[in-house]
Amino acid sequence: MNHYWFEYRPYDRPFKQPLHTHHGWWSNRQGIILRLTSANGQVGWGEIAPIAWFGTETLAQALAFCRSLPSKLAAAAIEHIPASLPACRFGFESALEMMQISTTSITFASPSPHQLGAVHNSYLLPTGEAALHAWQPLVTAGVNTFKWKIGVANLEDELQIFNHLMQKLPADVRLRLDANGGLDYYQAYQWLQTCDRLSGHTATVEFLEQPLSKHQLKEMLQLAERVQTPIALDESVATFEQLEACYTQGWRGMFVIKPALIGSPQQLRNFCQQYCLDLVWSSALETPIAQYFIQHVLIPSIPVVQHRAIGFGVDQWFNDAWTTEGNFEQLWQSLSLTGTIE
Ligand SMILES: O=C(O)CCC(=O)c1ccccc1C(=O)O
Ligand SMILES: [Mg+2]
Repeated sequence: MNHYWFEYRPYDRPFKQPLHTHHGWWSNRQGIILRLTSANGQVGWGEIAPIAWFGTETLAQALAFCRSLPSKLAAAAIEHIPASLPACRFGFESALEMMQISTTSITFASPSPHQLGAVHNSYLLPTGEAALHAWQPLVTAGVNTFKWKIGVANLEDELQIFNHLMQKLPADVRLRLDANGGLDYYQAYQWLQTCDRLSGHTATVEFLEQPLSKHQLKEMLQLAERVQTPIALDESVATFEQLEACYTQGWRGMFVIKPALIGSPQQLRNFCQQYCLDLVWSSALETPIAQYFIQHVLIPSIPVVQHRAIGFGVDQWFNDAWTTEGNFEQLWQSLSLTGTIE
């Protein structure tokens, strides 16, 4: 029988400034780092980074799952992680895939300002009026795609800030709007009509992300027929089973995929190789461990239908050891041992 030595350590990273979404204020990113070691000493790093409000298991459920596993872990146990624990599935399966890669020489570092534009990344702007100025240094550094959260304040105020933002942004900028399911049908229609009217005169609105709740796919299918501005599903396709269901129910628009939340990377790969989906890769604000797997292993293995910026411009939300130069072993050492002692 194939076994791995299994260790895990929880992490808790404060955001530099709290992130405001339709679901409220978010101030800390918490998750679990996994370390699997094979009989011949190869190490596979993995990360469980659940977001319960987004539709995954809770951190407590993920921790309980890790605690329930023996430290000498059978390979079969990883194959049988239930679909109800999608972030755990991702963490363990990606750790197994990472074991095939020699990670000792990998170092990571946030890009220096002059490198920012080199990777085609979308950058998350602060919510509300703060966006009106936050884009400027990033554009100077070469960034041309941004995401801005909406569905947080009242409609008229937000539309007014949006108007200002569209007037200020350079013409070659693409702006993504993310409502996190916080609009009703009428509000979403108003947003989309406004986007249709403003987009392309100065900056372009690339898409409106998850205008309605994940239970309103029919309404989003209807909205998509009434406007030009594309709609992208996000919360509706948080897990693999939801992605399959939305595709089956006829969604052929854009899909925002957060691999760290969706479940099995192999299942996602198979699905994307079979059907041509218009994908937007998106960060779940995970650490460089899941980020490395997603950007250097998973994304390159999936065919591109439409080139789009990846939503991993999120480093500016953190200000800790994980965003400065380091390697996986150093990050691991910086975490407390509570996860393995408990
Ligand atoms: O997708 C991006 O560009 C940035 C990541 C992002 O917006 C996000 C990050 C964590 C949790 C939810 C979301 C979201 O898209 O709603
Ligand atoms: Mg989103």
